[in-house]
Amino acid sequence: MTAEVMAASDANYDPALSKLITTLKEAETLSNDQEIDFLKALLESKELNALVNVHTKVAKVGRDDRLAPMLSNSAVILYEALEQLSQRCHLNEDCREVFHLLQKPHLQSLLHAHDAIAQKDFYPHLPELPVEMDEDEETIKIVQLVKSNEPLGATIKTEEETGKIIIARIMHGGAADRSGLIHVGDEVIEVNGINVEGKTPGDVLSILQNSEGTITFKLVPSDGKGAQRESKVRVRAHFDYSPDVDPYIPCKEAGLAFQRGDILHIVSQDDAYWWQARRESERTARAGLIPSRALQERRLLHERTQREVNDSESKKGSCASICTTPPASPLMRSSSSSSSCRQPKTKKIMYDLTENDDFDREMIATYEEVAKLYPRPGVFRPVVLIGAPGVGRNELRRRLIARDSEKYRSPVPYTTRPMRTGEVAGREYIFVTREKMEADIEAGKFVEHGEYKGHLYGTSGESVKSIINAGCVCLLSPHYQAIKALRTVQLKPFIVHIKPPEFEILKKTRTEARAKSTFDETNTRGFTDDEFNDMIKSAERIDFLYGHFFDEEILNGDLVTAFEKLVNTVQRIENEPLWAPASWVQ
Ligand SMILES: Nc1ncnc2c1ncn2[C@@H]1O[C@H](COP(=O)(O)OP(=O)(O)OP(=O)(O)O)[C@@H](O)[C@H]1O
Repeated sequence: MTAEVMAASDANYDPALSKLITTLKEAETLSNDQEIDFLKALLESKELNALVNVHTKVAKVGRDDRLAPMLSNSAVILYEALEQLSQRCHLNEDCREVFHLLQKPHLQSLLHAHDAIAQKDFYPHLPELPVEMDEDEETIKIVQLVKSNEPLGATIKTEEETGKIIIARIMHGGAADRSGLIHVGDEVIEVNGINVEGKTPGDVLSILQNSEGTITFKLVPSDGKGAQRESKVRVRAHFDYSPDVDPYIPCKEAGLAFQRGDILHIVSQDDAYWWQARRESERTARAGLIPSRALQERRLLHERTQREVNDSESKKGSCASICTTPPASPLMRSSSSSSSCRQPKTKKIMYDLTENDDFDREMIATYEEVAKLYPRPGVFRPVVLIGAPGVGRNELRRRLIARDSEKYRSPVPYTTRPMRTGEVAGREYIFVTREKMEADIEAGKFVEHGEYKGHLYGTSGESVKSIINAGCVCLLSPHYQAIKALRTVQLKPFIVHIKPPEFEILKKTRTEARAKSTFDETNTRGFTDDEFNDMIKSAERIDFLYGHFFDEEILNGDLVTAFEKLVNTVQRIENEPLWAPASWVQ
C-alpha cells in the first residue's frame, strides 16, 4: 500500500473510496495526465468522503425493515376519510372532531412529508446514461399501434425551420400516451412504410385514415424525454365550448366540448394556446384540447372590438344590410339589451347603478381555478339568493326560516330612512343617521349597500358574522349588484340564482297563488304581463352579467319543487365538499 493510501485510511476513508484511490494510484504509473490528477484530488477530498459516508448510512437505514413505511399514500387516504366523514358530521360529535383534526394544515403537511419519504421522492432523478453509438447515426424507433375506433390521441405539425413532420401534442390518457412510445417532438419519418418527407400533416392524416389494422410509425425520438406530468389544476368553465364550430382548433377530433359551469381537470398547460383537459366527472377519459385562458381572452376581446366596430358602423348607417359579420352570440345580444330590461319606475331600486353594471362584465370570464371546499362543523357558509326583482327570493328565504328558525337566520338591514308607524327598531330595520351610515360604509363595515329614494340601505358585515358565529346559516337576498362585494374569501358565500320559468308557467303559477306584485308599492295587486316579461329579461341579464359567480340555479316555477331544491342545496352545502374558488381553500 502506498503512503498516500495509508493516509487515506487514516482519514477514515470509506472502504470503496479507498479502493478507488488505490486503483487510481496504479493507473497513475501508466499515464500521468491532468485528468487523473483532478480525479485523485476529488476522490481524496474530505467533502466527497463525508458525502459518501452519509449516503452509506442513509442506504443502511433504508435497508432496515423495521423502518419500512406501512403505506405511501396516507394523504390520499386522509382526503378519502374527509369525504366520508363530511357526510356523517351531522350524526355525531366524534365524527365532527376527527373531521376537524384531519383538516388541520399541520397534520396534512406531515402526511404529505411522510408520503414523500415513503415514496423515496428524495432520491435524485439522474438522466439515463447515453448509449454508446456512432455520433452520425440517428436513432430510429419503430412503433406499432393497433388501430381501433379510439383516436390516436396525438397531433402533428410541420416544423417551420426544417419542414419535418413532428409530434405536436400527446393527449393525456389517449392511445399514444398509454403506449408510452410516442413523445412530443418525435419526428415522423414513415407511416406504414410510406415516407412522409415533404408531406403536409393533412397528407399524413389521410394515410392514417386509410390504414387498417396495425399502424407502424418510424420515428426519430426527440431530444427531450417527453415525459408529461399531469397538473392538478381544476377550473370551472365560464363559457360553452364546442370544438366542432371552432375554426381555429388544430384538430377537431382532439377537442373537448364543455358547458358553462363544468369542472375541468386541466392536465397540461404546456401549450400557450391549447390546454389539455378532461371533465372532472370523467377521470379515466382521454384528455381533449380546449382553448387556453390567454387564447379565450384574446378571442373575447377580439369579438368585443369587432362588435364595437360594427356598432359604430351601423350608427353611421353605412353597412346595415351588407354586413357579413356572423350573428351576435347570446353574450353580445344580452350585453346590448340593457335598455330593454331596465326596472319599471314604480319598483324600488336600492342599487342605483343600472348604468354601470356593464362594468361587471368587463372582467373577462373564461376559467376560474377551483378546489374542493370542505364544510367546517358548526361554521356554515352564508347562502345568497340572487334573482330578478319579484321572482320569489324572499318567499323562498322566508320559507326556509319558517322551516327551522333556530338554524336559518337573516340579518336585519340598516337604513337611514325614518321609522314608519308599526315598525319596531331592530325588527324591520336598524335605523341610523346618514352621517353614521356613510362613515360606516367608508370604514368598510357593510358587506353590501345601496341608495333608494334618497335613503341608504345596507347589510353590515358584523350582523352577518354574528349569525355565522352563532352556528346558524345566514340567508341573504340582496340586490344582484351586491354579488361582487359579497363574494369574498372571508364570507365564502354559496350563491344561488333563483330563475323565473318561461312566461306561461310564470303567469300561471303566480296567478293561481294570487301572488302580489313587488312592483306595486301598496303590494295589493297581482303582476302584470309586462312585469312578467321584465322579470324574464332581467333574469337573462343577471345571468349574462353574473352567471359565472353562481354555484347553483333554481327554477322557481312550481313553488314546492323550487323550495325542495333549495332545501337539498342547503343540506349539501352543510355536509358535502363543494367546488369553490381555489384562493378560498388554503
Ligand atoms: N313559485 C311561486 N309560485 C307562486 N307564487 C310565487 C312563487 N314564488 C314567489 N311567489 C310570490 O310572488 C310574490 C313575490 O315574491 P317575493 O316577494 O319573494 O319576490 P322577491 O324576489 O323577493 O322580489 P323583490 O326583490 O322585488 O322583493 C310573492 O307574493 C310570492 O309569494
